[in-house]
Amino acid sequence: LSLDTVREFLTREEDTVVFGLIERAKYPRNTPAYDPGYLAGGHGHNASFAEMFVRESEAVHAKAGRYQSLQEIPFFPFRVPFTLAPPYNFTTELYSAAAFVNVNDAIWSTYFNQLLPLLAKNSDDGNYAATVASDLVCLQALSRRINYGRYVAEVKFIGDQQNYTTLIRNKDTDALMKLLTSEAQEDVVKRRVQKKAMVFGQNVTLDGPVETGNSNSSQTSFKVDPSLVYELYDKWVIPLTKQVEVEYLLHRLD
Ligand SMILES: C=C(O[C@@H]1C=C(C(=O)O)C=C[C@H]1O)C(=O)O
Repeated sequence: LSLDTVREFLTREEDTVVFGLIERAKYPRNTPAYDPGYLAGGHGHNASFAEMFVRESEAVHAKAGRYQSLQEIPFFPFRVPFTLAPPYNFTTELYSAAAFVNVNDAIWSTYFNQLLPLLAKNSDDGNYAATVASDLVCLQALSRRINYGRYVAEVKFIGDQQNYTTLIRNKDTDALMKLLTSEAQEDVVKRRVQKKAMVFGQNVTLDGPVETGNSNSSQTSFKVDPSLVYELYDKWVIPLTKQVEVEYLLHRLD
């Protein structure tokens, strides 16, 4: 684990996030899928169709051993044993007392309450299962990316143990936030995801050149607004990643 490999992981994960958003944008809002009143009876609590779908899907993934890897943290914790495959002996790069720090609750509410209304057209075509299946892919990608802040924090801690140790002992979250922040790197990330939304989200035809998405071609329309992807990273993805980093560090000496 090094700063380079950590940055490579985050860069590759951007592709998954952007493709996920493009797929979700294929479907309209389909609000009944998110309305707890839509499923009458259910499981004795007011879960939405989306929540039920994610819960049931994660149970299958848990059974298949997906969460044996610390890179993945489910939204709904399970005691489901994984029985579909033999165990794999993953190496643990994280400090064990901090390994399960995550902000999945914040990712969940941000995704459904803030992002979806900006991403999907406000209509209903009844394709609820396909729609929430694409939500699941987005949630998993965002969760993997954001909760990877644990690995980022581990690398930064190892690289500057003396300074981090002092701040952790003092529980100085503001100073920790400052020390782990690289504004130049954040700027690179935000501009790159915006560009990825342009490259991945253009319409590809056999006639004419590949559309470049530069501002003087007013014809160009993208499947997901590139500036929305910039905003997503600026307002939510990067701040939540840094929140994970700080919370991980606060437990790094436990
Ligand atoms: C990931 C890093 O750490 C921090 C978090 C970033 C992010 O979430 O993309 C970017 C820069 C840093 O503020 C890094 O330095 O590469």
